[in-house]
Amino acid sequence: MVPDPILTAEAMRAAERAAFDAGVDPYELMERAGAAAAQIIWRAGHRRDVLVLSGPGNNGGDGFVIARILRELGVPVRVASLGDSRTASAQRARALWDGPVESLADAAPAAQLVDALFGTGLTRGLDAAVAERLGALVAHANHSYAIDLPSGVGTDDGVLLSVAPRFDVTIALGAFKPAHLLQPAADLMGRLVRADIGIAMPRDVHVLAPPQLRAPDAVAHKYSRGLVGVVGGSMPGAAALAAAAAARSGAGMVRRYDASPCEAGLHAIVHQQIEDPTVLGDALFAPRLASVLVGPGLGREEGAQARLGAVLACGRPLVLDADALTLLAGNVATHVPAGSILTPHEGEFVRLFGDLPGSKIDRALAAARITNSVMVYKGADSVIAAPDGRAAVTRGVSTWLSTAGTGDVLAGLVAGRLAVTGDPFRAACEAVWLHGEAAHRAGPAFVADDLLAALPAAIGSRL
Ligand SMILES: NC(=O)C1=CN([C@@H]2O[C@H](COP(=O)(O)OP(=O)(O)OC[C@H]3O[C@@H](n4cnc5c(N)ncnc54)[C@H](O)[C@@H]3O)[C@@H](O)[C@H]2O)[C@H](O)CC1
Ligand SMILES: [K+]
Repeated sequence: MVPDPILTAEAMRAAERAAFDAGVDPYELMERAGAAAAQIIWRAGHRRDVLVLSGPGNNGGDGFVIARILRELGVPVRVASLGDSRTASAQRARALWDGPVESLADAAPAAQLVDALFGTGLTRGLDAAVAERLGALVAHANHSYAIDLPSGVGTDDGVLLSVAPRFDVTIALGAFKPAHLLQPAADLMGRLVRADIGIAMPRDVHVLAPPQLRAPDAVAHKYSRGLVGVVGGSMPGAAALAAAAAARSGAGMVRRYDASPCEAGLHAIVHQQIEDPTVLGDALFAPRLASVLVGPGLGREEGAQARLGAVLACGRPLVLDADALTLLAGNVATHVPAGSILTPHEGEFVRLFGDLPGSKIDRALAAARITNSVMVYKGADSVIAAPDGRAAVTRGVSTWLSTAGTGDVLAGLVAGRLAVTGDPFRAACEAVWLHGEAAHRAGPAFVADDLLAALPAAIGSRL
């Protein structure tokens, strides 16, 4: 599956310029965008009356194209504008609209509201009167559409530059923008669809796509499928969840190394109680270990630091999560072996990397470069970033994942997929997708343990 591209406003303009350089007429792009959006509105709303709000730029131009096409389809359409159209394409689209243009200030509501006020050119929050009018007209409509973006959101980082309403449908033009996927703007999108307008776009930053997984081949055995080591510490419950998730990730075998006696979890998991960090280090030198996870249940007392040190020195592909990340704060740039996978949530990320500039995507990419490792920057919008500039952003993840232990399950899944694939970025993407799919399959109000039961079916759905 070719993943959907995510482009900043500037990257989008660069892609448009490349299309223009290749001979595409700028106005042609506006007609393609408007036609694609009009079709989506027509299929959903048919002949219910429409009010299109048109802004001063090309987003507003899209609005005039949409209005003209819907009117040609017999839809009762009105257009209200903020003022003049300032771009050549928008002026051309406006000239082809043969109906009246009302003023936004006093336009009457309609059953369907189309927001074509601002898109990727928004540079500051909307004037209060405009934001208020937009909110009122959306509230009156029983169906609302944002063209490219809800007016008021920051294209590149998902911040709200001014209060913006929540839409029923957002039609992304050409590519998704970071605002479509990043909080808090992502919550305003409603049903998010992408209208392809036929221009080439880079996909190094993209929406996380369902992975293509493979069943073991006939000669597979537990070691060839990947042996995962899970190093716990003083709190066995978290390590148990992580080990169980690794065991159900598609890997061949899981060994748990705990400091204290731990309850026998899954019989398929081999438990070793090792208190002495030197002995632990020797055990982790096992060449058959395809990945080692440390963090869930590690604890933060002195013994934990020594156990972490043994893991960092073992030379195996590593996944660093939870307490391991807390213990690494201040040393992350020097102590993390290249090629690792780190799985910080927001608080851990800030403790590790401080206040990096830019969007969540920018920050994840910067952290990946600093550590020369893959970053799984978790949240309602998770970003998986690689040192080479690739990034995948999650979409539509269940909010029920905000419950204890789901991070331990994810960490185990990441270690398991790393053992299977040997490719940190691919493993992180597969694990995050499987984690989200298991959550959807577990239904509402699940606990972390329920995700484990849903993992085999989640994997089966991608074979
Ligand atoms: N993706 C594509 O290939 C295509 C996208 N199209 C549409 O074009 C807009 C981007 O158009 P642009 O003219 O750059 O920006 P906007 O239409 O968003 O408006 C910018 C316009 O508004 C002024 N402005 C900015 N902030 C404010 C504010 N807070 N209050 C008042 N005025 C403001 C700014 O000065 C500019 O004049 C994209 O989103 C798509 O909808 C193409 O039509 C088709 C190809
Ligand atoms: K808009």
